[in-house]
This record gives sequence, structure tokens and C-alpha cells, in this order.
Amino acid sequence: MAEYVRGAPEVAVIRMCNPPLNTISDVMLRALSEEVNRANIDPTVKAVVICGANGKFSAGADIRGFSVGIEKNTLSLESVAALIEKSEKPFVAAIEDIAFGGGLELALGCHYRIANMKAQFGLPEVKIGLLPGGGGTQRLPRLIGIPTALDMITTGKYVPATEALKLGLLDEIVEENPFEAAIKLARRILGQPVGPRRLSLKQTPKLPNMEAFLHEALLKVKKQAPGCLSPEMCFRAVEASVYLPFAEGIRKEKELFLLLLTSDQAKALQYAFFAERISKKWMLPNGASWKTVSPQPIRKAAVIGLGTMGQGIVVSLVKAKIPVVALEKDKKHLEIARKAIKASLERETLRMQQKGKTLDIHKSKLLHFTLDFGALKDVDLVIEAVFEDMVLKKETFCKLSEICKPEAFLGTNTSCLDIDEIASITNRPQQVIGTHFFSPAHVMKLIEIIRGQHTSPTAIATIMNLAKMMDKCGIVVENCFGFVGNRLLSSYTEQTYFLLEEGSTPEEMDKILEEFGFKLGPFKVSDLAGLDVGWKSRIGQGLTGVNLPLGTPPRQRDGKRYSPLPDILCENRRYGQKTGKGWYLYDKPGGKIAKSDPWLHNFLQNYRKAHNMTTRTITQEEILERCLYSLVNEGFQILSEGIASCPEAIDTIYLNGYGWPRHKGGPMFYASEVGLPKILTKLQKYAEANPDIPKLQPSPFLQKLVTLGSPPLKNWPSLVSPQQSKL
Ligand SMILES: CC/C=C\CC(=O)SCCNC(=O)CCNC(=O)[C@H](O)C(C)(C)COP(=O)(O)OP(=O)(O)OC[C@H]1O[C@@H](n2cnc3c(N)ncnc32)[C@H](O)[C@@H]1OP(=O)(O)O
Repeated sequence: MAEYVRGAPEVAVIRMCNPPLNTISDVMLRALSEEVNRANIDPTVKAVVICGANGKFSAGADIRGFSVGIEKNTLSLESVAALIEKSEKPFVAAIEDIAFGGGLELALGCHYRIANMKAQFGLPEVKIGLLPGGGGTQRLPRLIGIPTALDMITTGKYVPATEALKLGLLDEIVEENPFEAAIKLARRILGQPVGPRRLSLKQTPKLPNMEAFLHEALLKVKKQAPGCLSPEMCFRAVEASVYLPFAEGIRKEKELFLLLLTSDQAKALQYAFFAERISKKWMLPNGASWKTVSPQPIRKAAVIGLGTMGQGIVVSLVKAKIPVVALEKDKKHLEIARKAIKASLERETLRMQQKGKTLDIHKSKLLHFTLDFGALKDVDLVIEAVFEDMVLKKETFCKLSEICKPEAFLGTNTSCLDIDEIASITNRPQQVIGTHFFSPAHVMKLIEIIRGQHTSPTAIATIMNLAKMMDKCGIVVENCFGFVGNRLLSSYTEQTYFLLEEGSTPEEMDKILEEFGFKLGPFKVSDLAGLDVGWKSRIGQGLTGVNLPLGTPPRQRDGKRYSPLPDILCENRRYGQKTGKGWYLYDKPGGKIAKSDPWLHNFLQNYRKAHNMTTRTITQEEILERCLYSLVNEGFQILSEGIASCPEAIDTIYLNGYGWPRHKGGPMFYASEVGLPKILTKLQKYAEANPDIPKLQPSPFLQKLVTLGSPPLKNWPSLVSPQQSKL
């Protein structure tokens, strides 16, 4: 776990060794403490270098260890950092590539820090529901000042080595492996007193307006993730470094750390961390998997259809340094897209510069705008983002089939249509795959990767690799209408319309769901995304519009309850923000501030009267349960059909594409925490009261799990009937 060797005469080296990322377990801490003591008592050792094996310093404490809790008398990370700091011999941290969490806290205990150019630094504990409990909340502000330390600790963001040097976090940076430079530094400082280098002896630098600064900072932190505890606790711990002596600050840090450690939120956030990693490991029934199949290189890609989605996809590809051919159907649309993409890339360049990275869009020849399909003949991948219309998609794929080289992959950004039907028109169904991005595509992390019945494992591996290159989270799912995310979403939104019919309001439901943790309630989301998007899809499905058979009851389709409310709004050109009115009223088309709209409330009253519906008061409990339980019910159904490989995949999709509050883990995790028997009982109750809403009928898989005694979430995939397992 920690090797002890001689690096040079008089310099001992302690190397952390826990592949792949040198995470710090209890065993590692014990080994570190032993080696630090050994170096301290060895009279021939005059200085010590601490480094990491495998080309990494450390990714911090082993997160899996937190779920077991902290036993009394185990060594704490803070005590090891303190042991290092107290040493009379200088300790130099030689930081290669990463120093995160506890790794950085150990480095802060050292008297000097030196790193390679591409190293990154951060205290990301806030993202897993914790705070840096190894002295980081007290040492970092003393070293780099309150504003930057507070920002790093409350957001968990990483800073690159160049910035860390400017901040004073590092003493030196070198091009390559910092080990040799650390030995040299150690030899240079032999015999120098370490007292002035001990951060615990420093004062946190004062600001002239400290109180006002902290007041403002707290407001910002509270806004960052409403309802999430860890950012505020991080703030409180850092604040202690201003007002309390070091030892008391450490006590405060520990007290707050222990409070978070046992919280449900920490459990949910740590689940989310591992869920993202579990769900990336795809595997097919024939044994092909992320381990066995190699991706093909994407040297050049193309995007067809440069609306909002297409533009975002182009920007994502350019950011990943992949040359792109961007194609539109006419000059006018091409010019609009060219301007929008250029502006977006300029904003991205600025953002990346602020992060210490580069994206030189001017020098690079990464982008080629065209109206000519011929320009696609040498690309390795095309991502189609034309309108959501099967006829148009098939026309496009037919052309692509003729023009693109045979080995090119063809991705479709459809959000619900049948991948197999699209693939059937091509001469290479094995190369056709769903690549469902989320808007805005250059910001949102998720790509649902949809496997058609002929999609090859190589196509999957290639798009998964592309997702990684774009710093996105690719999740492989099976083909069905709406795939995973939109199937869950439609169960949820359907309930919101029914509840509106029964007496609730957009304001009330948005408030309740925002209090639950969604950044925006469902009606605000709908106004933002545009009600016309879903309307066009429903027209395409024959649920509304001219193709609806005469005599269809207004609130029923195929014998099931249907709410025409969003269709009626669209018929009145209430598309949401873009037309200045939707479920809310805006001051102008494109306006962003939602105001309650008397027209809508009047309309709802008349609608209820016209359909002989009595308005009733609906409790907060019913709103939450019907919206959220119908959503998770669809999740159980999706699992039982083999559309998603595991609950972690569903949760990762919903966390990264649909705004589910991360501190609640994801819908399936939430269901497991609420308790499956409770969810089943409630669904049964609501289904009985609403026999015409099939989505409230408990999924047989949920019933099976309850009958089996509600096994833990990680066992659910093994309980899906083997005939259904497709992933
Ligand atoms: C008193 C308490 C003091 C301190 C508290 C802490 O230190 S809490 C931990 C703080 N550190 C982090 O939160 C870092 C978490 N890790 C990451 O963000 C990424 O792993 C990282 C370091 C950016 C590397 O990303 P990359 O994409 O290269 O690899 P990947 O994420 O797939 O990780 C590889 C495998 O390592 C596992 N892992 C990573 N970090 C930890 C960790 N801190 N604890 C436990 N396990 C970790 C990850 O799950 C992967 O495992 P695998 O089984 O291969 O899927």
C-alpha cells in the first residue's frame, strides 16, 4: 500500500500504491503513518518525498469505505496529514496527474508541493455528500485565501496545475513526472526550518469585507443545489477557518463531516457516483462487452440538420477536437446555424480558457459548413438531427446509405422513433445506432445510445468511446418507443396533466416538485422546451390533429384516459417561452420570467365545467406520489422488458438528462429508499381510483420484487426473466 525507498542520499520516498488511482483506504492510512514514523526516526533521513504509483498521486479516500461507517480508534486522514505536517523534516509532495480529496489533503499536510503540468487538483467531497474531512477545509483557505478555497470546496471543481501554481497551492510545476524535481527540491531545502511551511500555523488571510463576502457566498451556495446539505456544510467548515483557531476549526470540520457521513444524501450521492460507472459497462447477451470490443476511430464526423440539437452536437464534436461537416438543407438555415455555432464556440473558448484549457476555434480547421451531401463521402460517422418525422428520417438515411463509405456509422438523434425501421432503409443496418443527445447538447452530459436489432457491438463501442471523448455519459439501452428517458418522462407528465384536470394548477405542481429537488417543475420545463415539440409527436402518432378519427372521445384514446390540455394550448399558439405564453405568461416571446396567467386559470375552470369534472383539492402527498411513483413504475416495467440493463442505468439517464435531484440518487434508488411495498400499495390505491390510467397499474416486476421481500437494488437485474434480458 505504501512503499518506502531511498530516492537519493538523505531523502526517503514514500510511494502510495493502490491501483488504479491510489485511493486511500484504512490499510493505506496505517501504512502511510508507519512509513512517516519510520522516516522521522531514521537519523540518516533528512527529507521525505511522498508520491503515488501508476502515474497518479491519489483520487482521495476510498468512497466505498464510507458506507461501512468509521469505526472508533481507526486512524483518520486528518491525523496522518497532521503527523506529516508536524514532522521536523521537510516533506515534499510529488503530485502526478491527480490530487483529489484526501489525496490533496495529504499534500496540504506536506511542507512543499510540486506537480506535473497536466496535474489537476480538487476537493470534490461535496459532490458525494461530504466535506473534506482531512483538514482540507482549514488548510486550503490558509494557503490560498477564502474566496478561491470556498469556491473549490463548495463546488468540488478541479483546478489545473498552472492555476494551482498561480494560487500558491503549488511551489513548482514541471513538464513531466515531478518525482525527480521533488527529490532535487528536497535536497535543496535540507536543514531549512519547516515551521513557516506548516499551514496550521498560518492565519487565514483576512478580507476587508469578510462578513459581507461570506454572507453573499452563503446565498450563492444555497442556490447551487437547493435542498442539498453538503454545499452548506462545506461553507460552514470553511467559515470556521476564518473565525476559529486551527485546532478548533478541525474539531468543527470533524463534527460537520460526521453529520454528513451518516446522511441519506451522502448515501444517495455516493450511489450516483458508482451508478454512473456501473452503467457504462455494457454487455450483450452474446458476450460482447465494453471489455472485449474495440471502438473504431472517428477521424471525421458529420451532423445533418442544424437546428438547436444539431448545433449543440456540432459544438460537442468540435470541443472533442473531431473535424465536423455540418450540413443543412438550404442556405438560410445554414447561415443561421453558422452564426449560432460560431457564437457558441466563442463562449465555449472563453469558458475553457477560464478553466486553463485551450480550444482554438480560429486556427483549427475543424468545421466545414455545406449544403452538399457529397461532402459526407469520407466521414467515419454521421449524426442525423433532422425533424422528428419517420418519412424524413428514412429519406435522409437512404441518401446516407448511397453516399457514405461502407464502414461509416450512421447515428440518429431521434428521441423516440424506431431505430430498426430507420436502419431497414439502409444498406448497413449493423452500422445504424441511436445517439440521443439532450438539449442543449453541448452542455448536457447524457447520450442514450440505442441498440437496434442489427446494431453491431463495434458500433456500440465506437459511440461509447465518442461519448467519453466528448466528456459525456453514454448509456446503452434497447430500442422501444421513447427508449428509457422519455418513457419515464411521459408517465410523469401524463400524471401532471391529469392532476391539472382534477383541480391542481401549474404553479402548485411546479412548487411541489421543485421543493422535492427538481431545478424546474414540469410546467416550467414544458414552457422552456416548447409545447409544440410534444404536440408534433402526438400528431405524428395520430393522438390529435387531423388524423384523429371522427367521434374519438376528447379525453380518451384506445379506451385509456387522455388529456388534450397541452394540445389545446398549442392550438392557441401557446408554445411556451418562444411565443411568450404557455402554462405561464411571459413579458414577450422569448421572455424567461414566468408569471401566473389568469387566462390559463379561467381556461382550466371552463374546461373542467365543459367536461363535467368537479374541481377537488389535491394534497401535496398525492401530487408527489402520483407523479413520482408512476415514473418509477415505468422504470420497473423498463427493467422487466430488458430495455435498460440495470436500475443504475435508469438512474444515470434520469440524473444526467432529466434534472432528477442528484442528492436523491435517481428514481430507482429513490424507490428502493422509500420502500417497494409502500410504492406498490400506493400505486394499487391510485390505480383502483383511476382504472383508465394503465401507467398507475403496478408493474408485475415491482409486484414480484415485493413478493420476494424487496431485495436490494443491485440484485434486481438478476431477477428479470432471462427471456427478457437483452443487455
Ligand atoms: C476524512 C475523509 C477525507 C477525504 C474524503 C475523500 O477523499 S472522498 C473522495 C474524494 N475523491 C473523489 O471524489 C474522486 C472520485 N473519483 C473521480 O472523480 C474519478 O474517478 C477520477 C479520479 C476523476 C478518474 O476518472 P476516470 O474516468 O479516469 O476513472 P473512473 O472514474 O472510471 O475510476 C476508475 C475506477 O476507480 C474507482 N474510483 C475512482 N475514485 C474512487 C474513490 N475515491 N474511491 C473508490 N473508488 C474510486 C471508480 O469507481 C472506477 O472503478 P471501476 O470498478 O473500475 O468502475
